[in-house]
Formats: sequence, structure tokens, C-alpha cells
Amino acid sequence: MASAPAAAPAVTFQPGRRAPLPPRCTHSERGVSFDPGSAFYRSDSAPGRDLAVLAATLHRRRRPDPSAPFLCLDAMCGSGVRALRYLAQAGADFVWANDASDALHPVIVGNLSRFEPVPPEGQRRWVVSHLDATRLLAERYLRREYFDVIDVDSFGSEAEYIRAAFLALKIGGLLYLTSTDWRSARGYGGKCSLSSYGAYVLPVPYPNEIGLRMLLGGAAREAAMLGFHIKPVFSYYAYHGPIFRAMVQLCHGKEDGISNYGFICHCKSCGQSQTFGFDELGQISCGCANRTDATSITVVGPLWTGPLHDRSSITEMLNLAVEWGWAHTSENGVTLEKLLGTMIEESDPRLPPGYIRLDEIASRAKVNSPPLGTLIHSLQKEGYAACRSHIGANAVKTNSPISSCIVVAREIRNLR
Ligand SMILES: C[S@@+](CC[C@H](N)C(=O)[O-])C[C@H]1O[C@@H](n2cnc3c(N)ncnc32)[C@H](O)[C@@H]1O
Repeated sequence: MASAPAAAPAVTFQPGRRAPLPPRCTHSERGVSFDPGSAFYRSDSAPGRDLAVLAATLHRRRRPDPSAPFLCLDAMCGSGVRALRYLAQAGADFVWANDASDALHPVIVGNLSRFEPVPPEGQRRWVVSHLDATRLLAERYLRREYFDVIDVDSFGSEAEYIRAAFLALKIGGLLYLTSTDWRSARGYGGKCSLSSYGAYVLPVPYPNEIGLRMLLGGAAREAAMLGFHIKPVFSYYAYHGPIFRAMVQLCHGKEDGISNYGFICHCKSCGQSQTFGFDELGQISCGCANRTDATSITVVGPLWTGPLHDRSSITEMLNLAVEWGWAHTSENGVTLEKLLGTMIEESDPRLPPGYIRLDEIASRAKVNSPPLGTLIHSLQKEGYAACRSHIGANAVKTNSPISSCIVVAREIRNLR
């Protein structure tokens, strides 16, 4: 067991008084019961927590020294549901649950007490604190207490917490980031995204993928400044909210990460998107057969231009979800089998960033929207990579030119 952090405030029991009674169980996620009380809690976010637990569990099993204590830090824990799930489901040996609001203390302690009612002195499996997340993370770093998994589930932008979180993370550890800052992430005002994320973003037809790529780009930049690079485990856009989430692994060496940090160019004329590195900035153009000029091209970035997910990790997460009986059940309308299955397809290295919406294909082809499954199948028969996007419901991810999508859409129309 790693030393239980010395400065931990919070889990105190006054002599002669009982420990806080666990609150009533009003909620349950994958068999773990808790009560959100007055904390901010969204049941819609349960799939995002499922993904975190699956990835954390696999990370615990895969570590070079699996006998070392597995330490998690939930920097903005709300009710403590994630901390509880990291303990109860991901097999964490120790969890630090923090939330700036001390009014949530009885809620968090009550929920974690369910897992271990009274932590024996010196063997605490969990502590609760009420500090600003950046201060907590910086203090852990200064005390050389590093964590295997750090979870930053912020309101709005996550950008200000990333560096402190990386400092408190073990090399090879996982950082789970959340942003609900959808206005700047989607490009509603390039200057807004520039000040928040250091990326100039204007609207393109796949704004929610851009939001994920900005999140990853910020993490890549901060990691590189500290001498590391990131590997995305998964990136997840949730429609409710909307919410952008990404889990990244902190890896040795900075060069690899920066090779996936650049610009995306979208051509309004032909509908295609391409990536460009910093050394290609002067050559940005579409080169499509349509007549293009500067006004037909939108350039966004710098942001993450590499893969959104690690295919082997996602595949193992799906296998684990099947093993645990989580894959086919859904309490919130999202089935992990479908979500992770789509993410596996999205990980095809032949696929460029972005997706093409069916209504855009239909409008260019001057036909009704083709059925998505039929379109994907037809494009694959033509030799293209094509799949659904978990980010855009009525959209296809493909390396085919939009002109081929138009031809295929017309063929489908003629067959009907
Ligand atoms: C989105 S909620 C967390 C929800 C929780 N993680 C869950 O999965 O149910 C964000 C929480 O962060 C807390 N918070 C906001 N700013 C903070 C900060 N700077 N440091 C620590 N906690 C903060 C809020 O009190 C709130 O409970």
C-alpha cells in the first residue's frame, strides 16, 4: 500500500459519536449503490463512468508491476460515485476523493463508507478532501505521491487542470479528462477557443469531433511541455450535455505526440478534410477537382490529428464488458457493445479525421438521404474504409472522396 497521504483532512470521527451513517441507497450503477444527495450527478454520464472503470481495470492488470498498489485520484468527485466505482469495480487499492465543496462531505463519506465503513488507521483505502483541484494535484506532486489514474470531471473547460494532473500522474498512468465547454470546443468563435485551448476553431461539419480533438490537443501540448507524449485510450462524445471526454496515457518522450499535433483543413467546395503538420502550413490547399479559393477552405488547429482511440485497448474493454455482463445492458440508452464496437471501427488507421453527414451527401446528390448501413456497405464494396461515427449519428466516416459517396447515394436511390 502506498503511504496514505499525510495531509489528508476530512475523514474524522468524533469520540462518542457514530461515524456518518451511510445514506439511503437511491441510485445504483452496475450494481454499486450510492446516494448523490445534494451533489451534481447525472445518470446520463454512467456510460462515461463505465468506460473509465473498464480502462482503469485493464490498466491495473497490465502494469509492469501488478503487485504495486493501484492508486486513483478523483479530483472533482461530486457525490463520490466514481471514487466508489474505482474502489469497488476497478480494484483500486486506494482512492483519493476530492471536491471543492465541503458541503458534500457527508455525501461523499457516506457513499465511500459503503465500501469500507471505518478505514483502519494506517490502512485507509480512501480519503476525502475539499481543496481546489489544482492545489491538491500540485501538493501530491510536491510530496512525490503519484497516481495510476487521475480523473478530472470539470464543469466547463478542463484546460487549466491538465498540467497539474500530469505532474501528479505516474508515467504510464491514465488521465481521464472531461469538458462541457461546448461553445468554444465546437468553434462558436475562434477567439474564444484560442484563449481557452490555444486552438483557432471555426465551424466545420463535424464540430463535436473537433471538440474531442481540441481536448486531446491540449493534453498533447501540456504533456510535450513536460517532456512526455500522450496516447489516447479512448475519446467519447456524449450527446447529452454535450460532453467531451478522453482518457489518455502519459508516455515517455515528447516527439511522438507532437507528430499528431497539427491542423485540419476542410474544403467546403468538395466536402473533404485533410490533416497538415506545422511544416506543411504554407502548402495548405485542397487540390480537389472543384475550383477552390481561400474562402472555400477552413483551417482549424492546432489540435490532435492522430487516432481518437487505441484499438487494442478498446477491444479489450469490450471483451471485459462482455465478461462482466455489461456489454448488452443499458440503463441510460447507451449499449457498451454498440458504443465500443463503433469506436473499434473508428480506429481504422485508413480513416481521415471528421465525418460526412448524410444530409450533405443527399443534398449534393440531389436525392433523399441514403440508409446509413447501405451506404457504408456499398462504400466498403468499392474498396473504401467506411463506418459509423459514435459522434455523429447520421454520418459516415470514410476515406472515400465525397464524389464517390454521391455516386453511391444515387445508385442506392436507383435500386429502391
Ligand atoms: C461535474 S461535477 C462532478 C461529477 C462527478 N464526477 C460524477 O461523476 O458524478 C463537478 C464537481 O467539481 C467540483 N468543483 C468545481 N470546481 C472545482 C475545483 N476547482 N476543484 C475541485 N472541485 C471542483 C464541483 O463542486 C462539482 O461537484
